Amino acid sequence: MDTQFIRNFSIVAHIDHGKSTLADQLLLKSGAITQREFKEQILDDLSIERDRGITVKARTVAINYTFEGQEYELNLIDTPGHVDFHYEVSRSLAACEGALLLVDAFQGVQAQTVANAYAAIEVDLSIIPVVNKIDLPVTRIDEVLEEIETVLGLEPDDALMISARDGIGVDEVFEAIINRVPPPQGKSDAPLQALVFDSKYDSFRGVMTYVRIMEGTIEKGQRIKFMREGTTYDVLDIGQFRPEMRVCDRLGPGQVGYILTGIKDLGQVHVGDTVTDARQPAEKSLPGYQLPQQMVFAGLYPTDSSDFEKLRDSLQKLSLNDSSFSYMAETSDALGFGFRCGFLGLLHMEIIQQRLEREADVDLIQTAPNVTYELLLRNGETKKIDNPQEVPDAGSIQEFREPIARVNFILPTTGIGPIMQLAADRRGTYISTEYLGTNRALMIYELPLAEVIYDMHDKLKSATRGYGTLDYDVIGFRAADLVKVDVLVKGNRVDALSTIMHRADAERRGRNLVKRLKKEISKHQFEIAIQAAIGGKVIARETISALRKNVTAKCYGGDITRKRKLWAKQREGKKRMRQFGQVEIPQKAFLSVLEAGEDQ
Ligand SMILES: Nc1nc2c(ncn2[C@@H]2O[C@H](COP(=O)(O)OP(=O)(O)OP(=O)(O)O)[C@@H](O)[C@H]2O)c(=O)[nH]1
Repeated sequence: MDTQFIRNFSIVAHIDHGKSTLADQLLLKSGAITQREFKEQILDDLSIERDRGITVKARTVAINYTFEGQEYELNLIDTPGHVDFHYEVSRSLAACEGALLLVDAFQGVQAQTVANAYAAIEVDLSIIPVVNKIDLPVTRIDEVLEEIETVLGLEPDDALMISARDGIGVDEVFEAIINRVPPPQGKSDAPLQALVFDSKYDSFRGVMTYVRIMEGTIEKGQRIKFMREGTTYDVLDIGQFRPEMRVCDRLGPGQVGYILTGIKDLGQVHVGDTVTDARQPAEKSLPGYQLPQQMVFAGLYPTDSSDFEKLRDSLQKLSLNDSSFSYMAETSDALGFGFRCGFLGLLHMEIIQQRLEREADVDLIQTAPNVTYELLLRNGETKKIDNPQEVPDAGSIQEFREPIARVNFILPTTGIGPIMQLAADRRGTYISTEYLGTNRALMIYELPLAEVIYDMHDKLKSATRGYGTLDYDVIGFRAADLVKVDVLVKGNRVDALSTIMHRADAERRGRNLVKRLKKEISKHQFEIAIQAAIGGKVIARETISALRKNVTAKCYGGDITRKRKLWAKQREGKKRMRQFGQVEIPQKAFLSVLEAGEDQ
């Protein structure tokens, strides 16, 4: 295919601004899908995505479109919009020449619109601003155009006005893609250079590698080489997504598709790698991407310890589909055998946990998530820590460092006061405020990542009645006065409840934590002391008094159905309990750590 008739583009947007709807609309208008399929939102085919209405995994699809008598091949690379999946956005963008920047006609420019627009600007893409949902009864189109100009530096006159849902303005979108996105470069007879921008595991076909051909041609039967590892394979099959998989004989410069090589392990295919011809290799590989970094870690333990192997199998299966999370077996005195898992962020963690429970049918106990810390030890060594239990003796630590995030808040001006307060409470460093029109502002802070990921989103939403959005980037590690706080239940340290916090905050959080635990742990036949301690020093204490009465006694013996209900509820509750010494600790208690920042 002649490259001048190919266009490669992405749609980038803040979450819920209508990316998937527009993608489907483009497929519908070009005849790639039917009206019925349009309704089913075919690009979001993971059931979790449907449930949650968010796009998690980037997809790609080739569309044929005839414009002024000429047929074009338009390759659409869909991207997720949530902060946790930033790296997937940058992957997809590197395979394109242009991007549609979609902005909701009422909500306007939001934090992730900014982040995604900057990511596209960084890789020099042609950006087409598109204002979506113009059918809404209330819109702010003029202000939205002004935001596009002032915040993103894009020409508002270039913006298209569309309704992806109702199909208004979609022809203009096609026209703009063809006229404004430059065609790809590259020669079909040059040595092959194909960029690996995604990969997926398929239980029948093995690993499918998604490639964008930069130079040369790739054909079925060709011997190819993955340049990073130097491994070679035969191309067993090659094709495009239209949107279903359709085989073809070759892919030329500028084209996007998948290759099958019989690789069984997703770990062998590195996103950002270059595929070349094994016999006539290219001299250089293409510039790659940064690897996704797991920033949040948590322990996952089967409630029933006999489910350990089942959990291991499921984690392994899941990691075949998602190479951005990691797992390692670990043991805890309190929870037994389980796994320490690394995630890109909290949403990613929730999604993995849900998939495990759904697909593996294993009840899980999860420990409170923590970020990765860096330690400079007195012996000069630096050490990364992703589990509070690994923190050595305070005496051997020279410097304790935590990850710092640069956070952009976009919010109504009424939210400025509350956010300044919140950021101050969370050890934030103020950077700047920029006003967007009269009612909204962009505020930038540097904050410890740990303070951002747990509940900053919720806090921002409540401070701005849902109108504020945030986006963050980890900018490095910084030294802070951090300590490990342990929890003792009836005199025994419960390892899975240890947390790392700032010393200045430790007493308050320690007190809150033991109070929460007191609420979560039910009364036993004996008194239970719950203590928070730094090293050997107790900083907070609560006592759960001994149980006196039988709980069912409340029912006065009369109403048997009520009693049964009560017993059933207790049994259900027991499922997610852990016996620690003589004390039963419910799942929720292990997450209390997260709420320790809140005064009650
Ligand atoms: N009124 C109106 N609603 C729209 C329009 N386009 C999309 N929506 C609705 O907006 C919501 C979000 O649309 P999606 O297409 O799922 O948004 P998205 O940007 O793909 O969201 P993520 O995949 O979660 O990032 C859905 O309820 C859509 O029906 C539009 O043009 N008009």
